[in-house]
Amino acid sequence: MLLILALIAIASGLFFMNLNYMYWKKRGVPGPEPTFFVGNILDNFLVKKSLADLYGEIYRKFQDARLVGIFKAGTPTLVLRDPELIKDITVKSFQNFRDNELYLDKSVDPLSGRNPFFSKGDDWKSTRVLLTPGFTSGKIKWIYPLLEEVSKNFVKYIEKQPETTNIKELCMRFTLNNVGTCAFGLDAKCFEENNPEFKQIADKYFSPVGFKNVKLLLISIIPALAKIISIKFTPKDVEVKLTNIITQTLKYREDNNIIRNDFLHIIHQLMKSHKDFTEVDATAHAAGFFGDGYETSSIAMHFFLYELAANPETQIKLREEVNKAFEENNNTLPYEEIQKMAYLDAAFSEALRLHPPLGSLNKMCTKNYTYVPKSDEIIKKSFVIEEGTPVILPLYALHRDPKYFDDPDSFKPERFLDGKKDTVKYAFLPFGEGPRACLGQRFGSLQVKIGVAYVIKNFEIFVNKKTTLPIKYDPMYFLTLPREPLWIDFKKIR
Ligand code: HEM
Repeated sequence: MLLILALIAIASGLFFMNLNYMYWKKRGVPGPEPTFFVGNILDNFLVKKSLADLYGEIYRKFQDARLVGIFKAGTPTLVLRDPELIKDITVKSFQNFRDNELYLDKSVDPLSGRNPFFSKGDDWKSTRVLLTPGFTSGKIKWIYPLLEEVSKNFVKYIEKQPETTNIKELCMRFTLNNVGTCAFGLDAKCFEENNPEFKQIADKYFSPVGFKNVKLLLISIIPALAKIISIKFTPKDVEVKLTNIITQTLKYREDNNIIRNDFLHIIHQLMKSHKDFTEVDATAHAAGFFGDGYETSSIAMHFFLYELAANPETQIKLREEVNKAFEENNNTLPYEEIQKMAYLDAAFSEALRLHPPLGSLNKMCTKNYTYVPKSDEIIKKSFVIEEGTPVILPLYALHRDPKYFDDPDSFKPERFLDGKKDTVKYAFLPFGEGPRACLGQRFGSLQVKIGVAYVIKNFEIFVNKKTTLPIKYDPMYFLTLPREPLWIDFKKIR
């Protein structure tokens, strides 16, 4: 009897899953045929392709469509292909797509669960309002001397390294030192010690190791699972160490009446002025600055250095601009000057275009939205994008589309010069767009630019032959990272 019931349950499950796979067909939305149970994400599930590559393939296959219907396992999901539609969803109709799809439960993961990236609805809004004053241009300008100090020490550190270096590791030490001083007023000691505490924490926080990796892969493929199986992003020991560092620093400042105009001070003030802002909130947001502050920036910076090493002519042009800026400012690089450096800005944008640290963005429809097709479109009738439908913005694929970027696989900073005329705004969105765009864009961009400017002034850089080319992205990591490290040779300019 039990066996018969089990067979009936399996048969009904199969029946409804197949019926579900008609979801997009019924609405006239084009899309690839799903494979039973995994839908259209088999290659990511089998760790053969990164999500950036997988969505890229789907994006390229449906050239005539503004949006494509796929299935993440059994969940009907949309992949957007059209910049105008992306603008609508991220800006004009933001209220219908307010949340990111990825979800972490605050009670299971008290630190990452409070990060705005994972927060939802009004919770997200109030957190964003509270944290925004910590990221204004005034605040970023104030911390600039700290970044200058770290950059000078970075040059000395590179001088002592072997000529051939794993640049991800190198850039991570740089961004960790920046975050240590700008957020907490602490020296992360990543240039003095081989394995300082901050680096140990960082290695565990994001590193794609062991079971955590499987869990991360699972929530990036099927985010709804995070709710069901209580996934924790922050490992327990990282949570404990970060909490200790932050509470001890806060207490020290309180006891000694120390006021330092940095991110921790802003958090401290919030604790005093807002009854609902608890010590856990303070710790979570300081930890959030730490996590958000070093990894995406070190990924962006290491790809930027790689592209400069691989494109010597661009490297020479950038060095000319950097040298001129230093010469005109008494061998320093003031904040106002770095803002004016058009080639540095263009080359950074171009590196972000080729290798966006977030290869795709997962949004969530939070209120029914009626999609009205254009008259010449492959979709012929309007349909409702239902609340609860995940919507993917395939950044990597958009950034490499020849429709928007001529010769898209080449590194050509010139396309971003002269008012960025070669770019379509919503086809280039390495920091996202709209009210939920990256909160740390100013800080992230500035630390990458100053770090690269100091490197290029002091070293000629070359791709070492240990580097595996062409670059393939790691399917086991949720950010855009090469499968194999990139190796660069540094030659000191005398
Ligand atoms: C080059 C470096 C960086 C890149 C490429 C980057 C990229 C992004 C992207 C694509 C998003 C998602 C936007 C969206 O959903 O539309 C995001 C969100 C976010 N980023 Fe960054 N980021 C960088 C650096 C930073 C830094 C340095 C910080 C903080 C110190 C930071 C804090 C955040 C936060 C808090 C969010 C969530 C915003 C929200 O949902 O309201 N990011 N970032």
